[in-house]
Amino acid sequence: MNQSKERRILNFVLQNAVRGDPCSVMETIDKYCSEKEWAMNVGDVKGVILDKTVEEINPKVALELGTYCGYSAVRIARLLKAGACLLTVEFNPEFAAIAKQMIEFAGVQDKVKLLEGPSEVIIPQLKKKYEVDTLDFVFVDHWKDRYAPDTILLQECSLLRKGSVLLADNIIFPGAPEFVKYIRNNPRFQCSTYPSYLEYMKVQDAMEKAVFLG
Ligand SMILES: O=C(NCCCCc1cc2cnccc2s1)c1cc(-c2ccc(F)cc2)cc(O)c1O
Ligand SMILES: [Mg+2]
Repeated sequence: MNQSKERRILNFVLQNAVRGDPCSVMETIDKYCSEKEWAMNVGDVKGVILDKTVEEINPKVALELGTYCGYSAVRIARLLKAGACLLTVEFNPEFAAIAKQMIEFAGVQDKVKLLEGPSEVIIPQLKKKYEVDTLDFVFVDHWKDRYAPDTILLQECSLLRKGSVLLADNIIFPGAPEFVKYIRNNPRFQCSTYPSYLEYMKVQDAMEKAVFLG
């Protein structure tokens, strides 16, 4: 049975990156996906916006919706301070298995908890099952039609506090129009848009930052 693109990406990292070096893992994934096979990692261009947002917030508890191969989990976790953690949620078991190995190879496994399942099931479990109080940062990068309902669900589950920051990928391409409409018209969020480019492509994309006002 021929291997998946995601397995090829992982193998390229295992053979070419430096174990325990998150930057090396990110660079190696970006090299493979820009030169050999495109993949939906947040990438090196939008990745800088993600980095700056994480550094500005310095979150103790971060959530990522949409792990994929673990690229952004490695990207976020490398910036987390001692005692901080990232919970990352992946729906697809194959992707989760790849991401687990990617995160371990990068050496950030002590800061990352990989949760498998649909967001609408996992989010309501975060307080009781995963001992989360509130979330300081949420990177939203899963099904684009889940961005808005899951933002509502995070509020219903009291997981956001005054100052919690959401950063949403792909609000131009593939696009998340319901989310943009919801969040920009919601007085409980202070929004800002970061124009950028689709990973590995000369295609316009953007990220939306939304600060919960409580
Ligand atoms: O679909 C995208 N990401 C979501 C896939 C994750 C599915 C999950 C659902 C789910 C539910 N619950 C919990 C966890 C999860 S993970 C995506 C797609 C493109 C793209 C695709 C084609 C194209 F031509 C140009 C860009 C670019 C991107 O940056 C993306 O992020
Ligand atoms: Mg994305």
